[in-house]
Amino acid sequence: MVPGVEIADEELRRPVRPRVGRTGFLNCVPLFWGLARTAALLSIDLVEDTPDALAQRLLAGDLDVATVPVADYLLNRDRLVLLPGIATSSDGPVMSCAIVSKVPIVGLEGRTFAIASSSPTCGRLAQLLLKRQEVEGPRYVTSSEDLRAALQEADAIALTGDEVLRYAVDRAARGGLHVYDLGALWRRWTGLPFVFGVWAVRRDVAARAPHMVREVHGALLAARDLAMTEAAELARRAAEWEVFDAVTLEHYFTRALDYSLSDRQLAGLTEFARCTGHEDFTVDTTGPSAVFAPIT
Ligand SMILES: C=C(O[C@@H]1C=C(C(=O)O)C=C[C@H]1O)C(=O)O
Repeated sequence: MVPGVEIADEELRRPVRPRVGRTGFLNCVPLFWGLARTAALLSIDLVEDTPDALAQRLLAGDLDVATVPVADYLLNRDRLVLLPGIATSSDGPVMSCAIVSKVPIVGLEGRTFAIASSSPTCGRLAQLLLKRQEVEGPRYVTSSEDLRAALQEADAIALTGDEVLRYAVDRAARGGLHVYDLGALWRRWTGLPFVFGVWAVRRDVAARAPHMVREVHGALLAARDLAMTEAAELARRAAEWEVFDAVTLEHYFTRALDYSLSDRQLAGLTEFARCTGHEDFTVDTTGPSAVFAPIT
């Protein structure tokens, strides 16, 4: 055996880019735009999947950092650290998260209600809202994210995605279906924003590679900020490949969605945690060994 060969091999091994998970929905397009425009895209391995799958892959160690449904984050927060300052939320109508129903909500008593497995947060929120409206005994079933197919079996569905956005803006597309915006319903109930997705890293990764986590976090914040500055141009370019016009997309990116995670959003998140049985939830965005600076 030639001495040193193993060491040389080790040195030649290519560094591995951080694996970062985004949704395949339009809601992540501003971040994609920003990551491309800042060239950070070159330094990460960006993976696209549904929100629920991103959470599973993050927990399984297949991703290092990802946007995950807040419902999954709350269930697994002993293993996850929240990235501060960034999320997918709305302070009122979100447009892309809804209950789509064949009948008005109050008529769902005893009917079949589908929860798209891709959107666990929409499902939890819809259940809470129905309970609050005293709609008793819908039979909850898990469904695919194919809205039309799910409604063959069920009377209503809670889900997120670009199809929901289309229903929000196109009355003709939705036919006779009733569409209830989950961000708007939550806001009317609590007066607070609703956080649908958070960015998270596994606790062990944050402890092992704090530098990498800070880099990715910084890249996401910079991407978000640049995208918001360039929103008109971003919407115009994105509209070339979508069924939505630029005005709709700019509104969606800048006024319906809110990518910040400040005190109001954290209050909304804490309230949702409380309503879903996580009474002990407190916001900790510093992580192990204070990977992130405390919020000041
Ligand atoms: C605001 C959105 O929220 C999404 C909804 C989620 C859920 O229901 O679990 C999870 C992540 C978010 O991406 C959206 O996709 O438009």
